Amino acid sequence: MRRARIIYNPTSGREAFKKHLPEVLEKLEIAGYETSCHATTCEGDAREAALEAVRREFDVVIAVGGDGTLNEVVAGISQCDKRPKLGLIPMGTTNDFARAVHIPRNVEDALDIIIAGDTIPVDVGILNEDRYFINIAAGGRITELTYEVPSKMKTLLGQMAYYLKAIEMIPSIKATHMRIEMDEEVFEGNAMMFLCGLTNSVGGFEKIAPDASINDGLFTVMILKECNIADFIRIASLALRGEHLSDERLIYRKASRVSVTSEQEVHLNLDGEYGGDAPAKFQNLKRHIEVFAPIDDLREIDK
Ligand SMILES: Nc1ncnc2c1ncn2[C@@H]1O[C@H](COP(=O)(O)OP(=O)(O)OP(=O)(O)O)[C@@H](O)[C@H]1O
Repeated sequence: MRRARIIYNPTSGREAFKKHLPEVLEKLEIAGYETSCHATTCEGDAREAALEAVRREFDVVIAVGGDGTLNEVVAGISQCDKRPKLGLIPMGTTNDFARAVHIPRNVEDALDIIIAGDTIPVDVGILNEDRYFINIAAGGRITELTYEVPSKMKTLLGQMAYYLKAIEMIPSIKATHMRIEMDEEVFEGNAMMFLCGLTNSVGGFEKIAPDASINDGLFTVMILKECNIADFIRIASLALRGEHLSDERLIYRKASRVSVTSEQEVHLNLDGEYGGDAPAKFQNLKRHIEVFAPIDDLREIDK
């Protein structure tokens, strides 16, 4: 019998997962999985639990929570040589990665995808050889937004909490002088932000990197050069519609290795959480993890 380990954040998704747990366990049992669970208690716990699941040779690890929990589970399994397959039941506010691989935000439907058993290989990003991300790495003042929103506010307001925080932060957004190497190319100058994306979805903006492939071994790198606040807002609203790519203030490239240095302080954002400060070396680990996903919906992705 195959063995599955569920790692869930009991506080995410308005604490809704617990009531689904008996039905989830029963369905997995019927599908041929002997399943056990771990409820996370604090930051970092999902990473340890995932690492422990690898040591105990589980065939499948199922991450239940938001992008933060998913990031920790990915970090736990990515550092191992023999990696279990990864299932995902999204319960967070934004669920960028789940959107990118077409996993619905409904417990039963997401579980059905795991039970159907199809997987796709996905790229994983690694920062400075010891931190991992599956969706995005970023830097620049505005990218601090995601971890400055208190989780109580997210529970109460959902996505609106991020919009309100963005409005509050706008006056403090400023450019930082950075040197960014993208494979052979170098940008040096003042930038509002940079993004190093693995998927097409960032902060719920699903058209921000329209040509991103989740398993081509390349990051989509975006650098927004220094601009005034009015232009910043204009480019952000173009990005909502996927019409930002031709803007002259935006550098848009593909690269498998990216490094960022600055004489100023640059906080890094990894999958929405604070991930330390620059200098940063990002590397794309091509097709590092197998993720359960609805492959019929993802035909355009090279399997
Ligand atoms: N029992 C817990 N109590 C408080 N915090 C926890 C607990 N378990 C995990 N965490 C922390 O909460 C962080 C955020 O959780 P998660 O991403 O699952 O949910 P979310 O904040 O609701 O979703 P999103 O990030 O999509 O808005 C995790 O990165 C983890 O560090």
